Amino acid sequence: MLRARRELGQHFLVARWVARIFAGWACRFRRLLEVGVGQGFLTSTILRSCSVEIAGLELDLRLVGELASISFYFTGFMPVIADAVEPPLRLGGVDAVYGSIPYNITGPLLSLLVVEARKPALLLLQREVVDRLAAKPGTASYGRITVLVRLVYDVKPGPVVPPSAFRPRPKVYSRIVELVPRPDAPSPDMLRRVEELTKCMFSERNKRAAKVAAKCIGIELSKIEGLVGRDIRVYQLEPEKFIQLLDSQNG
Ligand SMILES: C[S@@+](CC[C@H](N)C(=O)[O-])C[C@H]1O[C@@H](n2cnc3c(N)ncnc32)[C@H](O)[C@@H]1O
Repeated sequence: MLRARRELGQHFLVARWVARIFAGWACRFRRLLEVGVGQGFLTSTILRSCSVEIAGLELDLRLVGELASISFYFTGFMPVIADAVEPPLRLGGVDAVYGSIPYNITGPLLSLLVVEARKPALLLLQREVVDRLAAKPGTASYGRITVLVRLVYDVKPGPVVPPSAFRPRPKVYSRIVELVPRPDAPSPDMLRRVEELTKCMFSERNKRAAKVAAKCIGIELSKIEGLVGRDIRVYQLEPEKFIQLLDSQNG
């Protein structure tokens, strides 16, 4: 058994019910990208369940042998030893993305999905991160990542996965989340602008939104108050309001 490397977030799944959920979802597509194949627990369950093509990214060179043996048994599997987020993943030709991903790349991966890829995705993330993605405006979990992801995706939280589903066991609970692309998602350029604006505004998340927005985008306070109201706080703004704020720069 391979010694797990903590810095690579190596907690390998052993719970079959989790793999079955991924297979049920993955079999709706033809070409998939897996982030962090590990020892191939999800990969081989999916490939046994249906005929799909999977490009599997894995960073740990020690796993080359395991990946090669999966591709020996399943011709639809193409392993790639590469960093999923550096350089950014190429997603041309892929219908959907999935993975039980190392928690330390969650932020960069979500940002890539939102700005560049916009593909359907099924991810196993830290439970608190899923709570944040699904949070309502005005709650403690609502933040930048909620706004960015929800402008592009409908977020569907799935089952909670306990530490006992992994070897070695992580200290935290995980949760499956499905991301369904929205047909009305703003353009990648607009998303980059929202990334900048939310970075500026959420640094003062409890302050009056109009005042913070006026400072961040350099527009008259009275004009912005008409758009967001006088007393509403940054963390109470609906995701769409950030687009409206940027649009107001042009008008
Ligand atoms: C949580 S484990 C999951 C492994 C496997 N999918 C499973 O379910 O058992 C995450 C995997 O991602 C790999 N990994 C870590 N950082 C990565 C990166 N930047 N790019 C690609 N893979 C990475 C780790 O080596 C590890 O095998």
